[in-house]
Amino acid sequence: MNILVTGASGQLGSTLKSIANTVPGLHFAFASSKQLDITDFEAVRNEMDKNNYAYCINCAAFTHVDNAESETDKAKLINVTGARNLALNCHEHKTVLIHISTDFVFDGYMNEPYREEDIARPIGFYGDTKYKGERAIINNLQEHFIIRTSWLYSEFGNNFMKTMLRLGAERDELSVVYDQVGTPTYARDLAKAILHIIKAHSIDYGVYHYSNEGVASWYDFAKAIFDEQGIQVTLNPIRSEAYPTPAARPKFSVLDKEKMKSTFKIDIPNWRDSLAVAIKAYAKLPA
Ligand SMILES: NC(=O)C1=CN([C@@H]2O[C@H](COP(=O)(O)OP(=O)(O)OC[C@H]3O[C@@H](n4cnc5c(N)ncnc54)[C@H](OP(=O)(O)O)[C@@H]3O)[C@@H](O)[C@H]2O)C=CC1
Ligand SMILES: Cc1cn([C@H]2C[C@H](O)[C@@H](COP(=O)(O)OP(=O)(O)O[C@H]3O[C@@H](C)C(=O)[C@@H](O)[C@H]3O)O2)c(=O)[nH]c1=O
Repeated sequence: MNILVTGASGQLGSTLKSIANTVPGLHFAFASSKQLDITDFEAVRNEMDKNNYAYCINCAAFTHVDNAESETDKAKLINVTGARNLALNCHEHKTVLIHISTDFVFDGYMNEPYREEDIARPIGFYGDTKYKGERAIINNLQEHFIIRTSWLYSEFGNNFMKTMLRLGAERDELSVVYDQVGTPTYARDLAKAILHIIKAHSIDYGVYHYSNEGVASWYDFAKAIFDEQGIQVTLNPIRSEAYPTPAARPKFSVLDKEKMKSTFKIDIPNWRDSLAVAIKAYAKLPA
Protein backbone atom coordinates (compact mmCIF):
# COMPACT_ATOMS: atom_id res chain seq x y z
CA MET A 1 0.00 0.00 0.00
CA ASN A 2 1.45 3.36 -1.07
CA ILE A 3 1.32 6.34 1.27
CA LEU A 4 2.27 9.91 0.43
CA VAL A 5 3.58 12.07 3.29
CA THR A 6 3.60 15.81 2.53
CA GLY A 7 5.61 18.32 4.56
CA ALA A 8 7.88 15.37 5.32
CA SER A 9 10.92 17.29 6.60
CA GLY A 10 9.00 18.93 9.47
CA GLN A 11 8.63 17.60 12.99
CA LEU A 12 5.76 15.14 12.41
CA GLY A 13 6.99 14.12 8.97
CA SER A 14 10.44 13.31 10.39
CA THR A 15 8.83 11.37 13.22
CA LEU A 16 6.78 9.31 10.76
CA LYS A 17 9.95 8.63 8.79
CA SER A 18 11.65 7.37 11.96
CA ILE A 19 8.97 4.70 12.56
CA ALA A 20 7.87 3.98 8.97
CA ASN A 21 9.75 0.69 8.77
CA THR A 22 7.92 -0.73 11.81
CA VAL A 23 4.90 -1.61 9.66
CA PRO A 24 5.49 -4.19 6.92
CA GLY A 25 3.57 -3.69 3.67
CA LEU A 26 3.39 0.11 3.84
CA HIS A 27 5.44 1.93 1.18
CA PHE A 28 6.01 5.56 2.04
CA ALA A 29 6.90 8.43 -0.28
CA PHE A 30 8.20 11.24 1.93
CA ALA A 31 7.94 14.57 0.09
CA SER A 32 9.53 17.68 1.59
CA SER A 33 8.23 21.18 0.74
CA LYS A 34 10.87 21.41 -1.98
CA GLN A 35 9.86 18.09 -3.52
CA LEU A 36 6.12 18.77 -3.41
CA ASP A 37 4.52 22.15 -2.78
CA ILE A 38 0.96 21.49 -1.62
CA THR A 39 -0.11 24.98 -2.72
CA ASP A 40 0.62 23.93 -6.34
CA PHE A 41 -2.52 22.07 -7.47
CA GLU A 42 -0.95 20.66 -10.66
CA ALA A 43 2.17 19.46 -8.83
CA VAL A 44 -0.01 17.54 -6.37
CA ARG A 45 -2.06 16.12 -9.26
CA ASN A 46 1.07 14.99 -11.13
CA GLU A 47 2.42 13.26 -8.04
CA MET A 48 -0.86 11.46 -7.44
CA ASP A 49 -1.22 10.56 -11.15
CA LYS A 50 2.19 8.86 -11.09
CA ASN A 51 1.58 6.75 -8.00
CA ASN A 52 -1.40 4.90 -6.70
CA TYR A 53 -1.61 6.31 -3.18
CA ALA A 54 -4.08 4.68 -0.79
CA TYR A 55 -3.39 7.41 1.80
CA CYS A 56 -1.97 10.90 1.94
CA ILE A 57 -0.77 12.07 5.36
CA ASN A 58 -0.56 15.85 5.31
CA CYS A 59 2.16 17.04 7.68
CA ALA A 60 2.66 20.29 5.73
CA ALA A 61 1.55 23.51 7.40
CA PHE A 62 2.45 27.05 8.29
CA THR A 63 3.01 26.51 12.04
CA HIS A 64 4.64 29.72 13.28
CA VAL A 65 1.78 30.99 15.46
CA ASP A 66 3.15 34.53 15.92
CA ASN A 67 4.34 35.05 12.33
CA ALA A 68 0.92 33.98 11.05
CA GLU A 69 -0.46 37.27 12.42
CA SER A 70 1.63 39.24 9.89
CA GLU A 71 2.30 36.65 7.14
CA THR A 72 -1.43 36.19 6.65
CA ASP A 73 -1.41 35.45 2.92
CA LYS A 74 1.27 32.80 3.29
CA ALA A 75 -0.44 31.13 6.26
CA LYS A 76 -3.75 31.08 4.36
CA LEU A 77 -2.14 29.73 1.20
CA ILE A 78 -0.48 26.80 2.95
CA ASN A 79 -3.10 25.99 5.60
CA VAL A 80 -6.26 26.58 3.57
CA THR A 81 -5.46 26.44 -0.17
CA GLY A 82 -2.92 23.63 0.40
CA ALA A 83 -5.45 21.59 2.37
CA ARG A 84 -8.11 22.16 -0.32
CA ASN A 85 -5.68 21.12 -3.10
CA LEU A 86 -4.96 17.87 -1.29
CA ALA A 87 -8.66 17.18 -0.66
CA LEU A 88 -9.62 17.77 -4.32
CA ASN A 89 -6.78 15.61 -5.59
CA CYS A 90 -7.48 12.87 -3.05
CA HIS A 91 -11.09 12.86 -4.25
CA GLU A 92 -9.97 12.52 -7.87
CA HIS A 93 -7.50 9.73 -7.03
CA LYS A 94 -9.60 7.81 -4.44
CA THR A 95 -6.99 8.51 -1.80
CA VAL A 96 -7.83 8.79 1.91
CA LEU A 97 -6.52 12.02 3.42
CA ILE A 98 -5.17 12.09 6.96
CA HIS A 99 -4.80 15.73 7.91
CA ILE A 100 -3.48 17.23 11.14
CA SER A 101 -5.17 20.15 12.83
CA THR A 102 -4.83 21.88 16.16
CA ASP A 103 -6.27 22.70 19.59
CA PHE A 104 -5.81 26.36 18.55
CA VAL A 105 -9.11 26.15 16.60
CA PHE A 106 -10.77 26.65 20.01
CA ASP A 107 -11.02 29.97 21.86
CA GLY A 108 -10.06 28.46 25.23
CA TYR A 109 -13.00 29.79 27.23
CA MET A 110 -14.30 26.34 28.23
CA ASN A 111 -13.16 24.66 31.42
CA GLU A 112 -13.65 21.06 30.44
CA PRO A 113 -11.92 19.13 27.64
CA TYR A 114 -13.01 20.11 24.14
CA ARG A 115 -14.93 17.51 22.14
CA GLU A 116 -14.90 17.26 18.36
CA GLU A 117 -18.37 18.81 18.05
CA ASP A 118 -17.64 21.81 20.26
CA ILE A 119 -17.75 25.11 18.44
CA ALA A 120 -14.43 26.17 16.93
CA ARG A 121 -13.77 29.88 17.38
CA PRO A 122 -10.06 30.57 16.81
CA ILE A 123 -8.55 33.64 18.50
CA GLY A 124 -5.43 33.83 16.29
CA PHE A 125 -4.74 33.76 12.56
CA TYR A 126 -2.91 30.41 12.68
CA GLY A 127 -5.94 28.76 14.33
CA ASP A 128 -8.25 30.52 11.90
CA THR A 129 -6.41 29.19 8.85
CA LYS A 130 -6.22 25.70 10.36
CA TYR A 131 -9.98 25.71 10.94
CA LYS A 132 -10.65 26.93 7.40
CA GLY A 133 -8.34 24.17 6.16
CA GLU A 134 -10.47 21.62 8.02
CA ARG A 135 -13.62 23.01 6.40
CA ALA A 136 -12.02 22.94 2.94
CA ILE A 137 -11.33 19.23 3.41
CA ILE A 138 -14.74 18.36 4.86
CA ASN A 139 -16.48 20.21 1.99
CA ASN A 140 -14.50 18.46 -0.73
CA LEU A 141 -13.69 14.96 0.44
CA GLN A 142 -15.65 12.39 2.39
CA GLU A 143 -12.70 10.06 2.92
CA HIS A 144 -10.81 12.12 5.48
CA PHE A 145 -9.45 11.80 8.97
CA ILE A 146 -8.80 15.21 10.51
CA ILE A 147 -6.81 14.75 13.70
CA ARG A 148 -6.61 17.75 16.00
CA THR A 149 -3.61 17.54 18.28
CA SER A 150 -1.90 19.91 20.73
CA TRP A 151 1.51 21.13 21.90
CA LEU A 152 3.46 18.73 19.68
CA TYR A 153 7.09 18.07 20.60
CA SER A 154 9.75 15.50 19.83
CA GLU A 155 13.44 14.98 19.19
CA PHE A 156 12.88 16.38 15.64
CA GLY A 157 12.25 19.89 14.33
CA ASN A 158 11.49 22.97 16.40
CA ASN A 159 9.40 22.62 19.51
CA PHE A 160 8.98 23.76 23.11
CA MET A 161 10.94 20.84 24.62
CA LYS A 162 14.00 21.63 22.53
CA THR A 163 13.65 25.39 23.14
CA MET A 164 13.55 24.79 26.92
CA LEU A 165 16.54 22.43 26.84
CA ARG A 166 18.52 25.07 24.93
CA LEU A 167 17.45 28.00 27.13
CA GLY A 168 17.94 25.94 30.29
CA ALA A 169 21.55 25.30 29.30
CA GLU A 170 22.17 28.99 28.45
CA ARG A 171 20.43 30.80 31.34
CA ASP A 172 20.14 30.70 35.14
CA GLU A 173 16.58 31.94 35.22
CA LEU A 174 13.52 31.58 32.97
CA SER A 175 9.89 32.74 33.11
CA VAL A 176 7.12 30.65 31.59
CA VAL A 177 3.37 31.22 31.45
CA TYR A 178 1.19 29.18 33.81
CA ASP A 179 -2.24 30.46 32.71
CA GLN A 180 -2.36 28.58 29.38
CA VAL A 181 -3.36 25.00 30.01
CA GLY A 182 -3.40 22.11 27.54
CA THR A 183 -1.67 18.79 26.94
CA PRO A 184 1.82 18.24 25.51
CA THR A 185 1.82 15.53 22.84
CA TYR A 186 4.84 13.45 21.87
CA ALA A 187 4.89 13.34 18.06
CA ARG A 188 5.90 9.65 18.11
CA ASP A 189 2.68 8.77 19.95
CA LEU A 190 0.65 10.70 17.38
CA ALA A 191 2.56 9.08 14.50
CA LYS A 192 1.82 5.63 15.94
CA ALA A 193 -1.88 6.50 16.21
CA ILE A 194 -1.89 7.57 12.54
CA LEU A 195 -0.30 4.27 11.48
CA HIS A 196 -2.82 2.42 13.64
CA ILE A 197 -5.72 4.03 11.71
CA ILE A 198 -4.10 3.03 8.41
CA LYS A 199 -3.42 -0.55 9.53
CA ALA A 200 -7.05 -0.87 10.68
CA HIS A 201 -8.28 0.16 7.19
CA SER A 202 -10.81 2.23 9.07
CA ILE A 203 -13.69 3.86 7.22
CA ASP A 204 -14.85 5.79 10.30
CA TYR A 205 -14.02 9.07 8.61
CA GLY A 206 -14.33 12.38 10.42
CA VAL A 207 -12.72 14.72 12.93
CA TYR A 208 -10.82 13.26 15.91
CA HIS A 209 -8.91 14.62 18.88
CA TYR A 210 -5.56 13.12 19.84
CA SER A 211 -3.16 14.39 22.49
CA ASN A 212 -1.33 12.62 25.27
CA GLU A 213 -3.31 12.03 28.47
CA GLY A 214 -3.23 14.54 31.30
CA VAL A 215 -3.20 18.29 31.70
CA ALA A 216 -0.41 20.83 32.11
CA SER A 217 0.41 24.50 31.81
CA TRP A 218 3.44 25.54 29.76
CA TYR A 219 5.08 26.22 33.14
CA ASP A 220 4.36 22.62 34.26
CA PHE A 221 5.72 21.36 30.95
CA ALA A 222 8.92 23.42 31.28
CA LYS A 223 9.40 22.27 34.88
CA ALA A 224 8.98 18.62 33.89
CA ILE A 225 11.52 19.06 31.06
CA PHE A 226 14.10 20.49 33.48
CA ASP A 227 13.38 17.84 36.14
CA GLU A 228 13.66 15.04 33.58
CA GLN A 229 16.95 16.35 32.20
CA GLY A 230 18.32 17.31 35.66
CA ILE A 231 18.78 20.97 34.69
CA GLN A 232 19.08 23.42 37.62
CA VAL A 233 17.38 26.66 36.60
CA THR A 234 15.20 29.15 38.44
CA LEU A 235 11.80 28.85 36.79
CA ASN A 236 9.26 31.63 37.39
CA PRO A 237 5.55 31.07 36.70
CA ILE A 238 4.14 34.16 34.96
CA ARG A 239 0.83 35.30 33.51
CA SER A 240 0.45 35.62 29.73
CA GLU A 241 0.40 39.45 30.07
CA ALA A 242 3.99 39.25 31.28
CA TYR A 243 5.03 37.41 28.08
CA PRO A 244 3.49 39.51 25.28
CA THR A 245 3.30 37.81 21.88
CA PRO A 246 1.80 38.93 18.54
CA ALA A 247 -0.75 36.08 18.65
CA ALA A 248 -3.15 35.39 21.50
CA ARG A 249 -3.25 31.76 22.60
CA PRO A 250 -6.18 29.87 24.15
CA LYS A 251 -6.11 29.80 27.97
CA PHE A 252 -7.49 26.25 28.02
CA SER A 253 -7.22 23.81 25.13
CA VAL A 254 -7.32 20.33 26.64
CA LEU A 255 -8.80 17.89 24.10
CA ASP A 256 -11.30 15.15 24.92
CA LYS A 257 -10.04 11.93 23.31
CA GLU A 258 -12.96 9.58 23.97
CA LYS A 259 -13.95 9.36 20.28
CA MET A 260 -10.42 8.39 19.26
CA LYS A 261 -10.07 5.82 22.03
CA SER A 262 -13.44 4.17 21.54
CA THR A 263 -13.31 4.12 17.72
CA PHE A 264 -9.76 2.85 17.31
CA LYS A 265 -9.30 1.00 20.63
CA ILE A 266 -5.99 2.65 21.39
CA ASP A 267 -4.29 3.34 24.70
CA ILE A 268 -2.87 6.84 24.97
CA PRO A 269 0.21 7.42 27.16
CA ASN A 270 0.30 10.14 29.82
CA TRP A 271 2.27 13.21 28.72
CA ARG A 272 4.71 12.90 31.63
CA ASP A 273 5.65 9.31 30.71
CA SER A 274 6.07 10.23 27.04
CA LEU A 275 8.25 13.21 27.93
CA ALA A 276 10.74 10.83 29.58
CA VAL A 277 10.82 8.74 26.38
CA ALA A 278 11.29 11.84 24.21
CA ILE A 279 14.15 13.23 26.30
CA LYS A 280 15.97 9.89 26.05
CA ALA A 281 15.37 9.74 22.28
CA TYR A 282 16.73 13.27 21.88
CA ALA A 283 19.83 12.43 23.91
CA LYS A 284 20.52 9.47 21.59
CA LEU A 285 20.43 11.57 18.41
CA PRO A 286 23.84 12.53 17.02
CA ALA A 287 24.60 16.22 17.87
N1 LIG B 1 3.90 21.90 16.29
C1 LIG B 1 2.85 21.90 17.10
O1 LIG B 1 2.95 22.22 18.30
C2 LIG B 1 1.52 21.47 16.59
C3 LIG B 1 1.30 21.17 15.28
N2 LIG B 1 0.05 20.83 14.83
C4 LIG B 1 -0.15 20.51 13.42
O2 LIG B 1 0.58 19.34 13.15
C5 LIG B 1 1.07 19.36 11.80
C6 LIG B 1 2.55 19.06 11.79
O3 LIG B 1 3.22 20.05 12.56
P1 LIG B 1 4.80 20.06 12.73
O4 LIG B 1 5.40 18.85 12.13
O5 LIG B 1 5.07 20.39 14.15
O6 LIG B 1 5.14 21.34 11.84
P2 LIG B 1 6.56 21.77 11.20
O7 LIG B 1 6.51 23.25 11.11
O8 LIG B 1 7.67 21.13 11.93
O9 LIG B 1 6.51 21.15 9.75
C7 LIG B 1 5.69 21.67 8.75
C8 LIG B 1 6.30 21.30 7.42
O10 LIG B 1 5.46 21.81 6.38
C9 LIG B 1 6.30 22.17 5.32
N3 LIG B 1 5.64 23.08 4.38
C10 LIG B 1 5.39 24.40 4.53
N4 LIG B 1 4.79 24.87 3.43
C11 LIG B 1 4.65 23.83 2.57
C12 LIG B 1 4.13 23.68 1.26
N5 LIG B 1 3.60 24.73 0.62
N6 LIG B 1 4.17 22.46 0.69
C13 LIG B 1 4.70 21.41 1.33
N7 LIG B 1 5.22 21.49 2.57
C14 LIG B 1 5.19 22.68 3.18
C15 LIG B 1 7.48 22.84 6.01
O11 LIG B 1 8.59 22.88 5.13
P3 LIG B 1 9.65 24.10 5.18
O12 LIG B 1 10.30 23.98 6.51
O13 LIG B 1 10.52 23.84 4.02
O14 LIG B 1 8.80 25.35 5.05
C16 LIG B 1 7.71 21.90 7.19
O15 LIG B 1 8.62 20.89 6.85
C17 LIG B 1 0.66 20.72 11.24
O16 LIG B 1 -0.52 20.57 10.52
C18 LIG B 1 0.40 21.56 12.47
O17 LIG B 1 -0.55 22.58 12.22
C19 LIG B 1 -1.02 20.75 15.67
C20 LIG B 1 -0.87 21.02 17.00
C21 LIG B 1 0.42 21.35 17.58
C1 LIG C 1 9.99 30.34 24.96
C2 LIG C 1 8.96 30.76 25.97
C3 LIG C 1 7.61 30.65 25.68
N1 LIG C 1 6.69 31.03 26.61
C4 LIG C 1 5.26 30.90 26.29
C5 LIG C 1 4.80 31.52 24.98
C6 LIG C 1 3.55 30.72 24.68
O1 LIG C 1 2.45 31.27 25.38
C7 LIG C 1 3.86 29.34 25.24
C8 LIG C 1 4.23 28.32 24.18
O2 LIG C 1 5.30 28.80 23.43
P1 LIG C 1 5.59 28.47 21.90
O3 LIG C 1 5.52 29.74 21.16
O4 LIG C 1 6.83 27.68 21.87
O5 LIG C 1 4.45 27.51 21.45
P2 LIG C 1 3.30 27.77 20.40
O6 LIG C 1 3.90 28.09 19.10
O7 LIG C 1 2.29 28.67 20.93
O8 LIG C 1 2.71 26.29 20.35
C9 LIG C 1 1.60 26.03 19.55
O9 LIG C 1 2.06 25.72 18.24
C10 LIG C 1 1.02 25.50 17.31
C11 LIG C 1 1.68 25.11 15.98
C12 LIG C 1 -0.04 24.59 17.78
O10 LIG C 1 -0.78 24.04 16.98
C13 LIG C 1 -0.35 24.55 19.24
O11 LIG C 1 -0.91 23.31 19.63
C14 LIG C 1 0.84 24.85 20.11
O12 LIG C 1 1.73 23.76 20.21
O13 LIG C 1 4.96 29.52 26.16
C15 LIG C 1 7.06 31.51 27.85
O14 LIG C 1 6.20 31.86 28.69
N2 LIG C 1 8.40 31.62 28.15
C16 LIG C 1 9.36 31.25 27.26
O15 LIG C 1 10.58 31.39 27.56
